[in-house]
Amino acid sequence: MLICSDSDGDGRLFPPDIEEAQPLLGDDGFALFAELRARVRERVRARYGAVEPVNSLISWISGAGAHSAGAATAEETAHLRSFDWRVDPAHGTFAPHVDKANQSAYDVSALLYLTTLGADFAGGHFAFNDPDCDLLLEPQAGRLLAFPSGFDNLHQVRPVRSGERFVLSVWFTAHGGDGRLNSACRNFGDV
Ligand SMILES: O=C(O)CCC(=O)C(=O)O
Ligand SMILES: [Fe+2]
Repeated sequence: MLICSDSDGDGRLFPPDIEEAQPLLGDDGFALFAELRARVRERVRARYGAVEPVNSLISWISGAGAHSAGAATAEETAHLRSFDWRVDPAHGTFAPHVDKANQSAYDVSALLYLTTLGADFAGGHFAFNDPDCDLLLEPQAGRLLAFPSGFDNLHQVRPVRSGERFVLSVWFTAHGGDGRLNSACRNFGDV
């Protein structure tokens, strides 16, 4: 499925593996994201077994007042918005959500962070909205967060106050799997 669109207003989402992404990423960037997707797939399969990627997106969120010379402008990414990545119209990055509620094929969600909280942006924690309290994780460039996509793992991105937050998201499906992945399988490591 080719999907992408504006996110909730402040960010841009686009798949790194479609033709339209090549001019934005350049040849080296295009090849780099192919390599990163392959590395994410390898790490996720080492932990979760024979899952296969079904979708990937680059998410770029700019905080207030951010002007990054390297970032794609709204004009450059505008044509990408003809695709729609959201199946559930209520789904959003900043609101608490369940990835599997957006796309039922998702079994494992993987997030490879490409910029670092504190150095590149402020705010923008990843939060698991657990029943007792939220668990906040700090994105760091090179860190991979992976977790089962179902209802055990309600989560959100906290507002980005400044700077540029980049992440490569890859969602996997467990063809023929037993589907019994649970929240104990959360993983946070380096790639
Ligand atoms: O960027 C993140 O840390 C999480 C994004 C997310 O939850 C999603 O795209 O479904
Ligand atoms: Fe999500």
